[in-house]
Amino acid sequence: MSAVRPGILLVLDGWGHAEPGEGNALAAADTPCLDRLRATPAAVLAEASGSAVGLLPGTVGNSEIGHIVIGAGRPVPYDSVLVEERIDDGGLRSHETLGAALDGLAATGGSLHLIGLASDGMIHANVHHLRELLRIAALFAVPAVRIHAITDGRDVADGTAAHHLATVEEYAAEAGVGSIATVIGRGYALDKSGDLALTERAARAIADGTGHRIGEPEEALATGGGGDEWVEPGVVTGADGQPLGPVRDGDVVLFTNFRSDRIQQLADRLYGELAGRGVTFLSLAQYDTEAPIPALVHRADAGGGLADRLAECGVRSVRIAEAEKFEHVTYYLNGRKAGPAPLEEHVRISADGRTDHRAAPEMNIDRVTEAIGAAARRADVPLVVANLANIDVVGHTGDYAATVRAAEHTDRAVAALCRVASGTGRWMLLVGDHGNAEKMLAGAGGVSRPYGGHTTNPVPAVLVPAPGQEAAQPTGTATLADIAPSVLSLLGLGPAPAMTGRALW
Ligand SMILES: O=C(O)[C@@H](CO)OP(=O)(O)O
Ligand SMILES: [Mn+2]
Ligand SMILES: [Mn+2]
Repeated sequence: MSAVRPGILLVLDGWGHAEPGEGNALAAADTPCLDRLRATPAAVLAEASGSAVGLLPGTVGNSEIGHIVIGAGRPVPYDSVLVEERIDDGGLRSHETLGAALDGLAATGGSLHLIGLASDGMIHANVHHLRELLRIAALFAVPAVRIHAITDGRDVADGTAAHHLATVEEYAAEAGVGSIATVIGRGYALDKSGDLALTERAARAIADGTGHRIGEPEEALATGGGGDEWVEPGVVTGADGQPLGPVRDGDVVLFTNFRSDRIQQLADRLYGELAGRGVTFLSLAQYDTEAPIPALVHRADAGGGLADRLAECGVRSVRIAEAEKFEHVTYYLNGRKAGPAPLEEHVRISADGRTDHRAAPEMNIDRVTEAIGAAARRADVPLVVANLANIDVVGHTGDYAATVRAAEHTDRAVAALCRVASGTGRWMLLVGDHGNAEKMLAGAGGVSRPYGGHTTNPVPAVLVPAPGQEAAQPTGTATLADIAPSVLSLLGLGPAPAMTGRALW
């Protein structure tokens, strides 16, 4: 252990690279420390999207796959890709559990309820998967399919929900089955902060049709004063004036998101109420719910990475992030293994109740920075891993000025952490997990709109050497898969056998 050279791995969430220009909040921000670090020869750009990390080519990066790959040291086929493969090879159509559930509906006259994010943002869901599920429902002659459409405005530009609802309706018409029964903003349906009152609003609309009544799905959008994300749960009524889609005993509920973290609160809530009434639950991909919901597509193994190697070498690490990004530096970074590994400590900086990130772009960065400092000062902790959430979380609001301020707060924190690293004899490796704030405008048809989503841009990665340490200049193309081998090498350890990335410094 004495040979281990201590360090800090700092993920700047949503820190992407693009040339300065309109809508680049990171280039516009006054960030003297980050600018200086990025100008050193130890700075490099790393691929963080598409096939470099295990996504389909051209797909924007996201926090889940970003942190998984940072930890695994290799690209990991992401759930969205595995779903696509099962669509392409016919595995979904011939899936036994799905087939049995749909045959059951054909026999009883029950309904299939498809619940998921209705956009092509490719972070939590892809509306094209819904198209395939509608086609399968038609093949099985399911009598009724009720679509519970969750509006986005976060993974895709705000104001596009009408377009996505129209796409869903087009897919239903093409399949000859399916009607939108509820329209619910993701702020309600995909809460992951533990605010059960929000989940309750979504669950009531889906389960028993309680909510604001509408004749056509698009009417729900008029309530979105807070944008597509906050569309009030709207319940579509049929010709008889009754809600189209309450869940009845014996129905089948299928969740269509492929990413678990934001749908699982709702999935657990609905299961708790409805499973006892003979409702069958299924999910397109594997979820981390408490409820035992069978998945149609299983996850790839993401183990054998940094956490396993640290445990094997007896290296203690402390993981620190604020609530929004806590599972990123723990669960995802550890290859989706729950609970701390041996010799691992987790510090979760709780949210302080301020939910408008535009008004408080500093979030809890001072408390996160203090916690990193406290861990770094401990001689028994060779590795501190932390995430600074601001650039991504504030970037998602689509508010350019607030995101510039988020980058400036991040710069201030990084400057403080450089002093901590040098004062404690540590190296510090900074990396983004995917792009976001370097692109705050997106154009379609010659019109630019505020854009708060992720990007396909590469991310900066830079080593701040420990006092007296030489930082080599990386060569060749870098990807997020190179981060775990680099961290291990900086600690003075070799890579894990499953890693395909290489040490950059
Ligand atoms: O907030 C989220 O759930 C996604 C965007 O939908 O962002 P991230 O991948 O950074 O967690
Ligand atoms: Mn992220
Ligand atoms: Mn994000």
